Amino acid sequence: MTDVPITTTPILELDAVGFRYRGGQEALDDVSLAVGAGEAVGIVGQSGAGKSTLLRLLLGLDRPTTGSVRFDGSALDPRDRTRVRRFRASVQAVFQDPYSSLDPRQRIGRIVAEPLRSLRLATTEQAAVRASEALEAVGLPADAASRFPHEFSGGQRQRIAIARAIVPNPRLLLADEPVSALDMSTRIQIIELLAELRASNGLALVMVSHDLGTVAALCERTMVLRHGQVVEAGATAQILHDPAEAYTKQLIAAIPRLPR
Ligand SMILES: Nc1ncnc2c1ncn2[C@@H]1O[C@H](COP(=O)(O)OP(=O)(O)OP(=O)(O)O)[C@@H](O)[C@H]1O
Repeated sequence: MTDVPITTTPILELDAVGFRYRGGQEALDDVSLAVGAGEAVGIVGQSGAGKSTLLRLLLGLDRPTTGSVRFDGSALDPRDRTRVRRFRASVQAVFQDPYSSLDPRQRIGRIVAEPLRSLRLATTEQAAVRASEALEAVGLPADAASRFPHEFSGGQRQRIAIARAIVPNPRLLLADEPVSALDMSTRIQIIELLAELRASNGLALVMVSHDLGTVAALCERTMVLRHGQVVEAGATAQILHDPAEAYTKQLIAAIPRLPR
């Protein structure tokens, strides 16, 4: 009997994607990436490498100039509302700045429940229960739901943003520099939280960072971008211990060392 390979369709794929901003240079050139269930992929590169652009394409905020983006094996047609809703529930995002990403006028419970409301995934009562569960999952106190963003620290606000992202039970979390606005000890706590969520929920992760150290803590696979092109891609351990390119060596040299 021959072994039949198990083939699982990736959740999200970029296939030979290129992207050019209007009037600008090529921000991405021939980039391919596939993220399967439970996988964690880091995207690293210096400022201007194209990391945020790549995430915008994955999120469907921009469409590639060349190549294609596939969700569950096929391109997303904006007219297919059912599939777009499934995409939005399945793929959630967390951004760098936990100060600007939370509406200061809304209570935390309402902020966290927002994806459930906008995707009409739960009644008001169910949404409140699920928001409380998500807040508990990210380690915030039970009374957090009735408070406002200004009452929380930067690290706690990032926990709130993560709670909002996990509330619709996504399969994939896209994180754009999720810890770079935080101090070192808070960074470690948020990295640990993301690792726990991966382990407990089987959440796949694509994390963008200029810091290879942060990516190495969470992601088994890494793609190194420079000027919109893939410099190297593969197992994070391999890239860290045996980088093929001088550019990657520079990124490794820039990893901050914790004081001993
Ligand atoms: N809205 C825009 N209009 C025109 N060009 C843009 C726009 N956003 C980004 N770019 C350009 O596209 C390229 C890639 O930018 P991008 O923000 O994706 O890089 P990045 O790796 O995320 O950088 P950073 O780490 O500084 O956020 C850069 O040359 C940038 O100047």
